[in-house]
Formats: sequence, C-alpha cells, structure tokens
Amino acid sequence: MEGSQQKVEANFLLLGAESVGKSALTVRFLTRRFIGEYGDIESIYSHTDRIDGRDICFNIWDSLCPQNDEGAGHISDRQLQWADGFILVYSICDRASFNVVRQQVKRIRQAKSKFPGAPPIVIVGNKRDLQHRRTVSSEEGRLLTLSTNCGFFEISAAETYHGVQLVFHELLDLIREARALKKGAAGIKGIVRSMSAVFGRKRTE
Ligand SMILES: Nc1nc2c(ncn2[C@@H]2O[C@H](COP(=O)(O)OP(=O)(O)OP(=O)(O)O)[C@@H](O)[C@H]2O)c(=O)[nH]1
Repeated sequence: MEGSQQKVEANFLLLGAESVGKSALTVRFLTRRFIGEYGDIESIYSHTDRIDGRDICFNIWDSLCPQNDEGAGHISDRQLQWADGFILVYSICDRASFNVVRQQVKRIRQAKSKFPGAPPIVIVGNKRDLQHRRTVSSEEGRLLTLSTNCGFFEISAAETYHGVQLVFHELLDLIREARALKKGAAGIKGIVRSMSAVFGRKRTE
C-alpha cells in the first residue's frame, strides 16, 4: 500500500539472453557508471532514490541467462512470483536475443499475475551505439511492444545514464499504476462484500 509518507518498494527483474547488457543496465542505474566488464554474478541489489519527495526502494534482480536445457527464454516460478515488474533486454545487434524476449513476454503474459491486469513489462533494445551492426530495426521492437502492451526504449547503457534511468522510472510508474488498480479492485470487492452482508442479513430478518 502507498500511504502519503510511506516508502515505496518494488521488485524489478531483468531478463534476456546472454551478453545483451543486463548487468551493464543494472550497474549504470546503481552507480551511473559503465565499467565495461561485469562477470557472471547473479544478484539482487537494493537501491533507494528520492523521487518527487518520496523514498523509492528499487530491488533489482540482475538474472543470469539459463545455460541448461530449459533454454534462454526460461523464467522460473520463483522469479515470476518475486517480480513486480520486468525489464526484458535484447541487443539491437543480436536477432536471437530479440527472439528470446519474444518468448519471455509470452511466458510472462501466460503466467498468473499478482495484479488484476497484465504484469508490467518494459522491453529494452540495448547497444544503440552499435548502429552499424544493427540487425533488429526500431520498428520491429516497437511493433512487438504495441502488440504485447509493454513499454519500449532503445538505449545504450554504454553511452548514457539518462536512457537507463528512463527505463527504471517508466517501469516504476507502471508498477504503481498496477498497484493502484489492484487497490481499486480490492475496494470494489470490499464494497460488494459489505453490500451483500447488509442485504443478505436483511433478507433473513
Ligand atoms: N557497445 C556496447 N556494449 C555494451 C552495452 N551494454 C553492454 N555492453 C557490453 O556487452 C557485454 C555484455 O554485457 P553484460 O552487462 O555483462 O551482459 P549480460 O546480459 O549481463 O550478460 P550475462 O550476465 O552473461 O547474461 C559487455 O562486454 C559489455 O561491456 C552497450 O550499450 N553498448
């Protein structure tokens, strides 16, 4: 619940094929820096920012792409339950990584959601600085996000902090909208329950 003075906390899960820049995005957001090499560490980081006068705690799970038989697009039930929102990353120079994101959107859309509507997703085409090696057009990215109702950004984690910040803030907004909807739905259910209790009781009087 988001009271006026309460700290807001949200769980962000980063997914995508190998070497698309998931760690680069995470480290850029946490430190504002691009360090080039990141190693194979899977971690959950917590980071608090003050936005519009309120403390926002971002819990960020920088996942590793599965290397086993489950395949690159696999998402575990634990990850699905943990996440409030998803950042699906592909590289604009790697068509296979775009196909992995397609599979992942499908998997998330089929899973049971914490929210009344679809779970919030932002799709990110990373490595925009490598235009000369592009194999996935901006149009294709945009079409995928329009047809699946996701947010979309093309960015370069290597070049700027601003694009990365936009990604996290957009997903935060979508998560907060989804929570408000859930609260609204719970409120309506509560009203219906109270009304049935009152009318139910009257009928038996
Ligand atoms: N040119 C360019 N290189 C990038 C960008 N983002 C990441 N890289 C490079 O791409 C490589 C992989 O980046 P990572 O952040 O480790 O990718 P990852 O998706 O976390 O990889 P795994 O953890 O192995 O799944 C590294 O060499 C990064 O320096 C970018 O925006 N532009």
